[in-house]
Amino acid sequence: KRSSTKVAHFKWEVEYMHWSPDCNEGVVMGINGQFPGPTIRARAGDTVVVELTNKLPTEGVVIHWHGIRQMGTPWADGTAAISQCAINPGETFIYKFIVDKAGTYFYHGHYGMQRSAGLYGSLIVDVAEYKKEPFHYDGEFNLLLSDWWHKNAHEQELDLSSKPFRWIGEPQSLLLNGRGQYNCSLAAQFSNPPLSQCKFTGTEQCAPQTMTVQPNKIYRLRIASTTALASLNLAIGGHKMVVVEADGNYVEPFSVYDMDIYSGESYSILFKADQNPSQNYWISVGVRGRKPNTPQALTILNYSPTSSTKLPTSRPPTTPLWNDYYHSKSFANRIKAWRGSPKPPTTYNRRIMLLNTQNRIDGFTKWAINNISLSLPVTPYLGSIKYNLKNAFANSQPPDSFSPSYDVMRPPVNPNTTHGDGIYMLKFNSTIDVILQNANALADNVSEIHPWHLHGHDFWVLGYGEEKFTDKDVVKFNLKNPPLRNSVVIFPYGWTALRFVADNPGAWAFHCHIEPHLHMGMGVVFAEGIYRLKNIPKEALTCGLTGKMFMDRKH
Ligand SMILES: O=C1O[C@H]([C@@H](O)CO)C(O)=C1O
Repeated sequence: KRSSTKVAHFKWEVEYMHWSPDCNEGVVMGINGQFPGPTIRARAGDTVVVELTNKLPTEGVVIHWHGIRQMGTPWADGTAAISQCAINPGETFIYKFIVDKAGTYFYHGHYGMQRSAGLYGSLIVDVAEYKKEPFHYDGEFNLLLSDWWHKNAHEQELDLSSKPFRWIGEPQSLLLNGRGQYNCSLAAQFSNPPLSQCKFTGTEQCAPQTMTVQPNKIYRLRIASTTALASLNLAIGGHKMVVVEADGNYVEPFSVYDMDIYSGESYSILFKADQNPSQNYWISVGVRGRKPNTPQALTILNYSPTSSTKLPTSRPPTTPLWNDYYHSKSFANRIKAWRGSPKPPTTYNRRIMLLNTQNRIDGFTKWAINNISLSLPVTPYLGSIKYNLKNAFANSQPPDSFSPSYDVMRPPVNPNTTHGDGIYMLKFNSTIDVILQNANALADNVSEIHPWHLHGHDFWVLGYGEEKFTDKDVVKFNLKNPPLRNSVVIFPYGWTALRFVADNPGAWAFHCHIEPHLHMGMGVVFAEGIYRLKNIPKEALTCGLTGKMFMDRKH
């Protein structure tokens, strides 16, 4: 039988709301009165239409559909100043795109610090009608992970843009499906420092969502992280997890007892409810990669018919030490493409080496790529390239590499950098290798984790390595079964190599998914094949030079 595709139509209003995500009242950016926003559920091949009305009184908004490649619809990618103009207060923009590949995705604001403000939700694509997943399960759960600060996103943004620099610090809470507990713990008897026991009626905005399972059944847990900062580790007390999907691509199944999840990544795991059914179990999520100062997020895996309010008697799983990078790397290296996945081209046309450094501009703290800190222009690249508007952005491309004598193990000798809005123009259908090179930050003996996310494409992760990448490292590339993903991390003082085909006409952000880092300039933009696009909706481009152009042409 042939499957019939549908249109999934949504009308959304984005607005600020008083909310208590972690039992402490603050302000969140919600959608239709919900936080997190509504879950979109569609089948592979369906068209998703979201009519988005901006009800924020005085600021623009856009939404990025993270992991959806937007083949042929680059104006629906939801990146302010790259794929579209921010939607003004009171205005409605129609996002219309096809979800072509089953998997676990999410959406989030892509303007300023609107992700930190809580603008996000889940997007789940089921296999097409009459198609089957390549694994069996009896039920499924969805877990959207995020981090939450008590300081609002506007103050965070100002702090990051201040001289002297004010770092936003570690989050106050981690949220599971938008729910966390700041001033109490579900596992008070095990908490250190001591916290009081949380008591919930279940109707509180911060009450945990428990997951109820039937003994001996198999469940799929969909996990996605939209954190602004935190790298996370998830475990289900006493249960083995089999990883089967990463970023909307199947992976060769492998089992673990805990897993790392960086901002921008999504996974599916399968677990069997094979433990003693008279008990309940902890699902715990803790911080990795940065010295933590945030309690674990907890919820309960409840075995039917045991009461869901019965607390597990054991201690929640211990999150691996934040700086146990050996553990992180062994997890990362176990992720391999599923047998049926497309293979990468065996050679590349262009290699772009991207050096990641922390820098300064006139005393402001920045991040830079090949010594340029990204600052976005007024006119979205998609429009200024399509209409060949001069002076919309720098006309020279940023460099394809950095000085071979740069010492990645030491703080920068000259920490100063410059702003830039130049972008990489890629030949349509060419194969691009990117080597992301990590380095020492401004302080001695500090190099941080950065999860990089590419818009508009999946890439093959060819490998990870230590210290400075050299040509000799090419022999270590995995061309046999590299996983296809849209997000990948660089480890401290290490490099990560990836390959993709520039086959999707558009202008695409490629950036560190840590929101404050992107805000501080940690990203680049790739553009390819824009001349091939026929009709870009004018509503996407009615600002800046394209806005003027449309106004000048009297219709
Ligand atoms: O961008 C960052 O700034 C701080 C620190 O480097 C300076 O305060 C930090 O931990 C970051 O990730």
